[in-house]
Amino acid sequence: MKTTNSSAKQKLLTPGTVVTGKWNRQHYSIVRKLGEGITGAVYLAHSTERKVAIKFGNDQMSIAQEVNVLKELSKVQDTCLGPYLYEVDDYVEAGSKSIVPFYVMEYIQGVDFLRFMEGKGSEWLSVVVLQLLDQLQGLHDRGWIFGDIKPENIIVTKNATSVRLLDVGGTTKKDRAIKEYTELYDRGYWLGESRKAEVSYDLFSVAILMIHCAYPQQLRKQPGKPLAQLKKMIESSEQLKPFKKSMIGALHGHYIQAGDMKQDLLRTQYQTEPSSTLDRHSNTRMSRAKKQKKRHGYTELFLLMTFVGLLITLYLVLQML
Ligand SMILES: Nc1ncnc2c1ncn2[C@@H]1O[C@H](COP(=O)(O)OP(=O)(O)OP(=O)(O)O)[C@@H](O)[C@H]1O
Repeated sequence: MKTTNSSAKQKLLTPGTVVTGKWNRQHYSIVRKLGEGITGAVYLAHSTERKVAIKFGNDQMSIAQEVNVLKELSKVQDTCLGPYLYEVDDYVEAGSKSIVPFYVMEYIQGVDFLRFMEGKGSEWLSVVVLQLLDQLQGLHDRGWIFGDIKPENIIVTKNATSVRLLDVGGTTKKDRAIKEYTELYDRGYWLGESRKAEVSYDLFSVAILMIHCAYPQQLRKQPGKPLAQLKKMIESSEQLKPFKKSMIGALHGHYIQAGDMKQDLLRTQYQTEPSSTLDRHSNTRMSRAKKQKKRHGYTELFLLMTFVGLLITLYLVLQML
């Protein structure tokens, strides 16, 4: 569900069409359509230098709003929050003479969150979510709330396995009302709580996103107590169990910063299950077989810790790239 008003749709641009900007006179050769939303359509195109993504808007107002957000995010030199903005112009459609506003941005190549996660377990979920939380922290630090968190807006890039946010249409200044949201990830839909643009709004959606990953086909709100339903889904999933504490914290709106959720995620994963199993065993007299099993458990725990250590190192290295 979106809160923006739509207006007239533009004509489909066929591959090979050359779009020339009315003001800057730059040429772009259309390759294919990437997608279409309520505020316009996005195409892959070639400029003289590189592949780009071009958003053709249905109206000036929504395009101007998105350009403002992209300009703000492009000011940050050291991090890539959202696609880089190259230029803004108008296109005069051949024949109809109607003017279509557009902006040209970095083409982010990769797969969306759910497709990337297909067949992958907790380790990868953690790598992706930790990066997503970093991106959100960067955005929040600059006074923005992303708002429309959903799998299609989270791209895992092919070359560096890094996470990028797409579609800044829903990005809203803190403390205002969320501009755009998708029902399944919306706190208002699940809990009937406010759609105020605040950190906890985005983090709630991150928790839902993680649940969606574990239940790609079955995530639907059931009548009754939605919070209890979501908690049960977390507890019943082997993939989500390691993240239980941070996810429930996010559902309850306990985190003031995305970085706090990240810290909890790093701290709690893989801690609960192995240690509680071992504690139970230490209270009983163990047979030799049990002792062997326990030794095996320690080895598994050691290997698991080493693996997690490697993942964290990989994550830190990716951060530095
Ligand atoms: N910079 C980009 N690089 C690669 N693909 C992109 C880029 N921007 C958008 N896309 C693709 O185009 C699709 C449509 O983008 P758009 O911004 O219109 O999102 P939407 O949520 O579908 O629309 P809206 O916000 O207008 O309702 C996206 O889902 C994505 O697949």
